[in-house]
Amino acid sequence: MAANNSDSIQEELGEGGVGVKHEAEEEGEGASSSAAQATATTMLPRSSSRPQLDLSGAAIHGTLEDRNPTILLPNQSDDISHLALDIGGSLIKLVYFSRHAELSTEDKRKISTKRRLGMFNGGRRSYPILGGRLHFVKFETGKLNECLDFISSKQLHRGGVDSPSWRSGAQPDDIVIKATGGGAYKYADLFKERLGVSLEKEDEMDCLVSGANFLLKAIRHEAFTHMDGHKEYVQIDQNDLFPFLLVNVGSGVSIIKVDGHGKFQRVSGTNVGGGTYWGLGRLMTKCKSFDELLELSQRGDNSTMDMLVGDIYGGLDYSKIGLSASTIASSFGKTISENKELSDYRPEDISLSLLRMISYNIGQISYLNALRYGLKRIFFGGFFIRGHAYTMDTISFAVNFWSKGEAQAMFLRHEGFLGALGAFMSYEKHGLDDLRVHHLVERFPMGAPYVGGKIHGPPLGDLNAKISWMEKFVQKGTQIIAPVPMGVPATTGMGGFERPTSKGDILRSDASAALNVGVLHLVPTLDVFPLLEDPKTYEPNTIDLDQDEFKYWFKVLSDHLPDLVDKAVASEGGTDDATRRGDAFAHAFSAHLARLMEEPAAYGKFGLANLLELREECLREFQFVDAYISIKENEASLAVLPDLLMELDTMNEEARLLALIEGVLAANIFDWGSRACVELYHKGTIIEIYRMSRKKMQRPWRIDDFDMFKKRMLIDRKDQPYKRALLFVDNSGADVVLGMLPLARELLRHGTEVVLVANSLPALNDVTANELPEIIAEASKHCGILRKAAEAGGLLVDAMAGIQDDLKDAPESAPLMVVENGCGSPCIDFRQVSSELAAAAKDADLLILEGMGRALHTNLNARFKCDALKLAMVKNQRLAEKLFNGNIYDCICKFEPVS
Ligand SMILES: Nc1ncnc2c1ncn2[C@@H]1O[C@H](COP(=O)(O)OP(=O)(O)O)[C@@H](O)[C@H]1O
Ligand SMILES: CC(C)(COP(=O)(O)O)[C@@H](O)C(=O)NCCC(=O)O
Ligand SMILES: [Mn+2]
Repeated sequence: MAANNSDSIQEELGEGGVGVKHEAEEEGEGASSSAAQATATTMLPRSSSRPQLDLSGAAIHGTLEDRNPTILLPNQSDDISHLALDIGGSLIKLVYFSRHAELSTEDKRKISTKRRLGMFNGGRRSYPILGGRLHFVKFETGKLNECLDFISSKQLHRGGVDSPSWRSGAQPDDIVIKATGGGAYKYADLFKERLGVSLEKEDEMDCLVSGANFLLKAIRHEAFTHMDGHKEYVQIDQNDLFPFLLVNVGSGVSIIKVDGHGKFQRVSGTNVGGGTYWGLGRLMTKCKSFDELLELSQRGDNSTMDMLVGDIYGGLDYSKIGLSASTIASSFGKTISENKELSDYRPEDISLSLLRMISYNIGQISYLNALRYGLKRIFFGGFFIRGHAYTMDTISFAVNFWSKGEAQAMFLRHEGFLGALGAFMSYEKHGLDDLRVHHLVERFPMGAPYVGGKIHGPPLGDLNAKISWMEKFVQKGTQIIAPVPMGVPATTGMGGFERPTSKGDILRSDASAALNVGVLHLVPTLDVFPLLEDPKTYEPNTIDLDQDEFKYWFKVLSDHLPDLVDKAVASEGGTDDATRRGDAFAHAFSAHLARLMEEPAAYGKFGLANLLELREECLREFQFVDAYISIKENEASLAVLPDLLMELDTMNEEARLLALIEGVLAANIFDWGSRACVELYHKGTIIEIYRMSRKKMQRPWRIDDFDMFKKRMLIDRKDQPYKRALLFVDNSGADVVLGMLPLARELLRHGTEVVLVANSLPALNDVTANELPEIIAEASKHCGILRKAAEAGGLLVDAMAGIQDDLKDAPESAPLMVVENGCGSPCIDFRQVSSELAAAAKDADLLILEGMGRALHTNLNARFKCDALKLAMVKNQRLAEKLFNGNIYDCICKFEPVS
C-alpha cells in the first residue's frame, strides 16, 4: 500500500506553522527575483508565421523595445493582401490576416543553443519571426457600409493598423483584394469608390471547395456530427477524405461533389435555402433579425401549421408505408383548411414550421445527391446552419432516415466562412498550403471583432478600446449567456419519418456565437514532438472533460478567480488601469466558462489542458504579462541550494539518487494553481514547507517505479549513461531550484547532456525559459558542476562573450542547455512544441516530465520512443482519487523504459 502523507502535511503545518508569514511578505517586498523581472520586459512572442515576404533590404524604424516597430521592406511587392471577401446574397464574410511584426527576440542563449542543436546547419527551414493570425468576421450584405467602415477603420485594405507599415508607400489604387460571391461583381465599383481598391473576382465554387479542403486538412476539430442534441467531433483521416459531398446552405444552396484539391463538380442545388427561411420568416412574423426568427422557432409548435398524417387519417397512423400519425404530411398544409388569417397564427409556430420544412428539404436533396454518386459523407456549411442545434439535428435526421444510416451528415465549425477562406487561399503567396495541423493554434479572444454588424471589434492592439468593448459585452452579457427557454415542439415529423428527439438548444446572439470561431494563429515554428511513439493516437488529456468533469473545473476555476485577479492587478503595479484590465479579464474568463458550461464542445474538442491554457491566454489578452511574478521565490530557494548540494554530496550514489527524486517530488508542492497548496503557503515559509514536505516523503509512493529507474541508472547504464536527457521543469522557486536542478546536476555528473525544457510564456508560477539562465547562473556560483556544464551549454554570460569560439574547444563537461517548449500553459500538448525542443529531442534518450500539469493532467498515458520518467505530487484530492484511487499529496514516480 502506498503511504498517505496528506493528513500529516496539513497537521504539521497547521501546528508548527500557524502565523508564520510567507517569506516574501516578511521581507516586505514582492520577492520578485530579477530573473523573473526580466520576463516582464522580454516576453517571448508565442506566434510566428511564414508570410512569404521579400525581406531583402529590410530596415527597422523605431527601437527594438517597440512592440511593433515599423519595418520597411523596400523590395516587397504589394501582392500579398491581408484581406479576402465573400460577398453573398445575405452576408459579407471577411477573412483577414494580421501580422504582429515583432523582430526576433533571439537572445544569445537561444542562438547558442540552436547552434549546439544543429538548428542552423541542419537545413531546417527558418521563418521570419512575424506572428500571423487569421480573423473571421461577417456583416449583413444590406449593411455594406458598415463593412466598408470596418475595413477602413482597421485599414485592412492597406495591411492593417497593427501591422508594420511596409506598404505605407503603396497607393490604394495599386491594391487588389480577392473577392468571391455575387457581390464581388455587384459592388466592385463601390469598393473602388469608397476604398480605392479593386476587387479581383474568384470563382465561388472554387473558393468553397478550397476553403473546405483547407479546414478539413488543417483544423483538428473542424467537422462534427450533430444527432439528437449530441455533438461529436470527427477526426478526419487525410488519406480517406475524398470524395465527399459539400452542401453550402447560404441564401440558396449549392451541392458540390468534391474529389480532391481543385477537383470538384457542382452537381445540384436548390433555391429553397437560408434566404427562403429568413425571407419568408420575416414576412410572416415581422421579426427584425434572423436570430430573432431562429429564437422564435425554439418555442414553436408546428402542429398548428403543418398537416399531419393523423390529420388526414382521422388520428390514425398510415402504418402500411411506415408513417405515424404525427408525421408531417404537408408543411403548412393545415393553414389551407382553416378560416384563419396569418395574424391568427403564433409567430413561434410559423418559424418552426418553416425551419423544419427547409431543413428537411435540404437534408433530403443532399441525401439524394449523395446516393446519386455513392457518397457516404456530406459536409454542410453556410450560415443558414448558424451553429443551431435544432437545424443540424433536423438535417442529420433527414440524411440518416432516408439513407437508412448509410450516409452521415457533418457540419463545419467555420460553416459560413468557406468561400471567404477560399478567396484568401487564392492569393498566390499566402503560404497556407504548407501549413499542417500542428502549425495552427486557435485562440478565442473576447475582444476579437465578432461576427455580426452591430458592435465592431476595436482596432487590434488598442487595449483600451478592447476593454470598452468588453464592458459593453458585459452589459449585454446576461442576455448573451442566459439560456433562452426552449419549448418542446409538440408534433413534428415529415415525409415518412418521425421528428428528431432533440429539443434544440440555446440560441446565442451573434456576439457570443462568435466565440465558436476563434482567431487562427499560424505558427510555422511549431512541430510535432519527434519522440512521441505514435502521434496519430496521442491524446494529451488524461481525463476527458465531459459535462461532469467540466462542472467540477468550472467551480475550481471560478473560485480561483478573485485571487488570481488580485495577483494579476498587483503584478502590474495595482494601478487603476490594471484594475480595469483585471475586471475585464475576470468578466472575459467568466464568460468563457459560462459558455463552456452550456456547451463543453463550443470551441472544438476541449480538454483540461485547453481550459487551463485559455485562462493564461485570457490574462495575456488583457496584457497581464506575468500575474505570478511576485511569488516565484527563486532567490529564497537559491539561498539554501548550497547547503542542499553539500548534504547530497555526502551521500553514496544510491542514497543520493533517492534523495534527489524525493527532492523533486517534495518541491513540486509549490504550485500556485492548487487551492490546497496555496492554503498551505499561509502556514509556513517556503523553506519550512519544503523541509516538511521532504520529511513526510514515505515510500512506497502511490506509483513507485524508483527501484526500476535506479537499476537503469546505476546498473544497466553504468557504463553507458544516457546521452541526453530532456527535463521538463514545472514551477519556479524551490521546485526548479531545489528539485530539478540538483537532479540535472546528477545527470551531468554521469556525463549526460541535460536540456532543461521550460515554458515559452508564463503560466501560473511555472518557470519560463527566459528566467532559467539567470537562475542557473546564480546556482553556478555555488557549484562547479553546474558552472562547467552551463558554460559548455553557452548559458553563462562569461561564456557568451566568446560565443563564436565556444564550440571549438572540447567541452570539459557535458553541456547544460535550456530550450523553450513553445507553450504558455501549465500542461503540454506534444503535438505542438517549439522547433527548438523538437531539435533537442533528436538525440535524447531520457525524458523527465515533472508536475501535475505536464505529467498527470496531460501525458500520464503518453508513450514515447525513449525512456520516460514522470514525477509529480498530486495536489488535488479529486484527481488523486480519480487517477490513482489515492489521496492529495500522494507522489507519483512512473518510469517507462523502452524495451
Ligand atoms: N445575422 C444573419 N443575418 C442574415 N442571415 C443570417 C444571419 N445569420 C445566419 N443567416 C442565414 O444565413 C444565410 C446566408 O448564409 P451565407 O452562407 O452567408 O450565404 P450567402 O453567401 O448567400 O450570403 C441567410 O440567408 C440566413 O438564412
Ligand atoms: C494547475 C496545475 C495543473 C499546476 O500543477 P503543476 O503542474 O504545477 O504541478 C494544478 O495546480 C492543478 O491541477 N490545480 C487544480 C486546482 C486545485 O486543485 O485547486
Ligand atoms: Mn506548475
